Amino acid sequence: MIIYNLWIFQTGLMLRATMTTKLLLVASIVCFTVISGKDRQKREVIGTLAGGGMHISDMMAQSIKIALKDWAIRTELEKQMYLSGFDKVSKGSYLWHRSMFMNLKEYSKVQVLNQKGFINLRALAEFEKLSGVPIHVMQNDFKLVEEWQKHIAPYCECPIPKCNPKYPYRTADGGCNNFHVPTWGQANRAQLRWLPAAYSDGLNVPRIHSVTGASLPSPRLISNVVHNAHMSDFREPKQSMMMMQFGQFLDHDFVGTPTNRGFNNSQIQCCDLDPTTRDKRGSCFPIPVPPKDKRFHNPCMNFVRSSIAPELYCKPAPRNQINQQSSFIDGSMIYGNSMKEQTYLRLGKGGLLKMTDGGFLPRYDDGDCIMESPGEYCFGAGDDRNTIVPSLAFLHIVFLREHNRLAVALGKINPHWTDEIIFQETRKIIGGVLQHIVYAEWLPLVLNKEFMTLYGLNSVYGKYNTVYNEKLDPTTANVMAGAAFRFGHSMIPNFLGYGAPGGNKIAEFPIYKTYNRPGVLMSHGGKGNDWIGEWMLDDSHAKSDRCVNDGVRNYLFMDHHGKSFDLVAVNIQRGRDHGLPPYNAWRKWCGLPPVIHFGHGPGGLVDHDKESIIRLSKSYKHVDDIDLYTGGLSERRVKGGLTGPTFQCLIGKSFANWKFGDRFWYENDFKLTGFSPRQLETIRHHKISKIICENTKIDHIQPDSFLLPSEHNHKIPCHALPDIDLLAWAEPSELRTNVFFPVPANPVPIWSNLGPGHFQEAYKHIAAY
Ligand code: HEM
Ligand SMILES: [Ca+2]
Repeated sequence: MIIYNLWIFQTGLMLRATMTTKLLLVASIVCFTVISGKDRQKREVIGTLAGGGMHISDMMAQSIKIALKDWAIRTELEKQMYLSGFDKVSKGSYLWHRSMFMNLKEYSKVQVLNQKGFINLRALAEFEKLSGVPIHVMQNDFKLVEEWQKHIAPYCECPIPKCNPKYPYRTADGGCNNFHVPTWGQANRAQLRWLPAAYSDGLNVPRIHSVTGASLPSPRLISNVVHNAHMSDFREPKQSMMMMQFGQFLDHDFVGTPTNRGFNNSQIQCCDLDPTTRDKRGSCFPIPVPPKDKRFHNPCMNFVRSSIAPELYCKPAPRNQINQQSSFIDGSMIYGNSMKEQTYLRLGKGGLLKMTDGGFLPRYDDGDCIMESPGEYCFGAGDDRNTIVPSLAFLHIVFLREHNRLAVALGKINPHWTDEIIFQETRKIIGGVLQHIVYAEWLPLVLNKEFMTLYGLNSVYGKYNTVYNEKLDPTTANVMAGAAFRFGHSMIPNFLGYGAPGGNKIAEFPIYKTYNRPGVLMSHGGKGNDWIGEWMLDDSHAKSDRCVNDGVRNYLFMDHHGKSFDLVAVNIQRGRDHGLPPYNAWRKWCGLPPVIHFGHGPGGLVDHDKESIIRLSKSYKHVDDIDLYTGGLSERRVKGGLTGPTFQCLIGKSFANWKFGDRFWYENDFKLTGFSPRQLETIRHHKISKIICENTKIDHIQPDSFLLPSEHNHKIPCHALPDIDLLAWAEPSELRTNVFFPVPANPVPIWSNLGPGHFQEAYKHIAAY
């Protein structure tokens, strides 16, 4: 190890040394005892370069030139594809829905990031070829990194926010939460890697080969063999559909990963393309469908790779994906992730959000929805996925109404407050309430008691719980978004329904007939929304296990031609697209024993049952090939939890980071940004059940709405639940204008204006840290 590090150091030095010293260093390298043949080879390459090849700085410049040229070629190809009409899909088709799935209001930012991400990656690949220095070696050589940063800066920097330490609220995009690294957790940044990425070329190309050298199995094949629910409809005996639905609502708070678009923001089609063009497009990674598949007859399922971002401070790194949401649990799916989105969603008076007369989300004409009757329209919210299923839109609607209910009341209590103050104070309360619901009501049903305690995730009552750790990076981890938290897909039912008070079902409809249909909620004079709510409270969600129901595994986004996707196959392919290391690597990371063979005894798949082991061994040639999504989802559940130990570890770590790494964590005793003891106490008693009650016509509810009604959780009249005590926010007259004297918000960086200055500043910053 010591020898290796020394070599890295010498490499760095040598690349910058004068000719004479270079020769000396080459000599010293030649005298080294080598640790492996591979390393010897690398050293010789460097030696040759140093002895008379191209200067390192020229190599870098040359690599960037090639990358820029390649970007131009690729843009031209995309333009040709667009003009030829090849990519054109009809509105409402399954392909259209998938491409519309992610947030597009700030698409120009994604384009900027993706372009820079491409140039960085392409240049790195070229540099690797020219210099023979592999990326992992380069990353560990601080001088090489520094040199690289200097060259690549103009093509990678993105504005770093300047923070105002006196600003009392969260910024719109989550930036400036951490004063040392203001981009931590900020929207439109690269996701976080806890383990180095696993790409087959070390940089960009997804894992496609087994460790045996054969091809990896097709994700659709794995989906059929391991995750097929065989139309069985096992239910979770104690938990309600609200539990599943809140999970998706929550994930749209901490992650939104955009996928690539073609020229002029068009869709990208990867099937029916000749392989050369497909490879040249760079965004295509279609899923092969095995022959004789019972559902899909086209041998190719479309799959477009996620958009990418350069790493912070231009660090050389393999391909990494973008998060369009702020990582924090801060209600960004309600309020949006930028000032632009917020402005769009706000009414501009009384601190209110835009809402229709019927209490629905505002109209958004560029949204992804299917209108079936006159008077329907697509919904706009802080996250564009809001209507993917009506049960998700129900929660968006309920929280929108709750915001406005609180804003109206706060305006009455503090009539001197401006629109801005009412809005920000209400947003702050909703953020605190959400965090409390997540950590006190939802998460304890996902993770077991021991784990909650071990990771410090339990909520505290009666006092502050100041836990902020400024050294902790709360950025959403790629592995959480790309695999672990998708465990929730196994809780999705085949049917959604309308319920009536008393637990009776009014109607049931296949989930695939509800995708993107706002009409399900707006129908029957708006009663559809309440009926969906009643049903969610009274029906159980699908069992959390290795199986995923056909409603999403075979019929995701099914259109009127009967065409659809397989969500499980997409999840597995997404893991490979994102370079997620396979299952075994994560087991080791979590401190769990790695799997050495397909047996169930020691060294085997000790956290799987026999049936799962058989299915895994039928799909994969080697245990080191197992994709994380498949290996994790098929684990036996831990006692008292909804997932196996590997997902529990990854989910638990994520929620710990969002708690301890959030300066605005609702329990922190921080004068400027926190709550008063009285405010904190009332937030801790504001349950999801009360929020549902106050914002629908539902008048009886079980207090724990993520659980089914039962002897210990029987329905009670809504008025029996305590309401939030907004008088805790009444501002004593002597404090008026002092406490809420409008402090200017953090300046919002301008994205179109990317000058070299940003990088210098960022670099100084990290050096100081
Ligand atoms: C209610 C029905 C649901 C549907 C129809 C649905 C559908 C989808 C789709 C189409 C994707 C994008 C897949 C890709 O292209 O990579 C996705 C991503 C995801 N889903 Fe779901 N989902 C549902 C519920 C849930 C639930 C209950 C959870 C968790 C408890 C969940 C967690 C996630 C996560 C974490 C992602 C990644 C998001 C991102 O990176 O932006 N989903 N889902
Ligand atoms: Ca967020």
